[in-house]
Amino acid sequence: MNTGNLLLQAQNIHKTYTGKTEPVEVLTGADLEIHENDLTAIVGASGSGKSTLLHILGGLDRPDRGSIYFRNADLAQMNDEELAKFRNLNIGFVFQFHHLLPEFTALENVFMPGLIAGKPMNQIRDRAGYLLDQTGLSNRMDHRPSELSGGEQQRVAVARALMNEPEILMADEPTGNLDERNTEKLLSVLLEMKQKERTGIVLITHDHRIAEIAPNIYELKKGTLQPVTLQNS
Ligand SMILES: Nc1ncnc2c1ncn2[C@@H]1O[C@H](COP(=O)(O)OP(=O)(O)OP(=O)(O)O)[C@@H](O)[C@H]1O
Repeated sequence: MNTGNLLLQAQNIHKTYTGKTEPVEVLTGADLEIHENDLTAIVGASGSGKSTLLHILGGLDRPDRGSIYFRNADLAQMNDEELAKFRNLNIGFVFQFHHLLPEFTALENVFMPGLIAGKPMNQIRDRAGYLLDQTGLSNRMDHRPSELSGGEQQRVAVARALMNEPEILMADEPTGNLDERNTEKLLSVLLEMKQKERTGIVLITHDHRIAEIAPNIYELKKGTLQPVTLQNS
């Protein structure tokens, strides 16, 4: 199933939060390998640590123990500034709530990662226009987030996440706030963009039906990842 080169390798990831009264041990030795252009879903009960794991895999947080290599780069060796630059160039994030900047238009929101990366403005404009077109928003580019539906806002968030041509898109319950029709639309946009851009996707969901779009499914349970085999596969 995994034919591409190894892109991300997480080994023996541990994470415990200090907690108010007692420590919360969330990850107790999670291992994961992601290859180029993989689609991987991670399921697990509420509170099992899915978001914690995604944040660590994407370099938004650091593990207490364990290693994460992205190609040959060891995330533990990067200082915070290097890690921020690494994230902006290699990883796209989509969360349950879009986190778009309310005072900017859809087009300007999609610009942001390109501006932060210091790319030329003409390149940023072309790429943002292309991505909004691909996500079905060519006639909504000048709308502010408050002038977009929930499904449209989430598709802008996908376009923004793809701005810098990331190698992996990390999506944390991206459809958690959407109705069935918009869920289907968002998933089909993700799958289409995966094909067109050759982007790997890590999809966190508590919904097994959504996870089933992924060839590789893992369940996070008691702090570790176990492969899930579908009954009809
Ligand atoms: N900053 C923190 N400090 C203390 N405990 C935390 C912190 N962040 C998360 N937790 C706890 O760690 C556990 C895992 O949280 P996490 O958000 O990773 O789970 P999840 O599987 O994504 O949950 P959900 O599906 O409900 O979003 C939970 O018990 C949560 O209460």
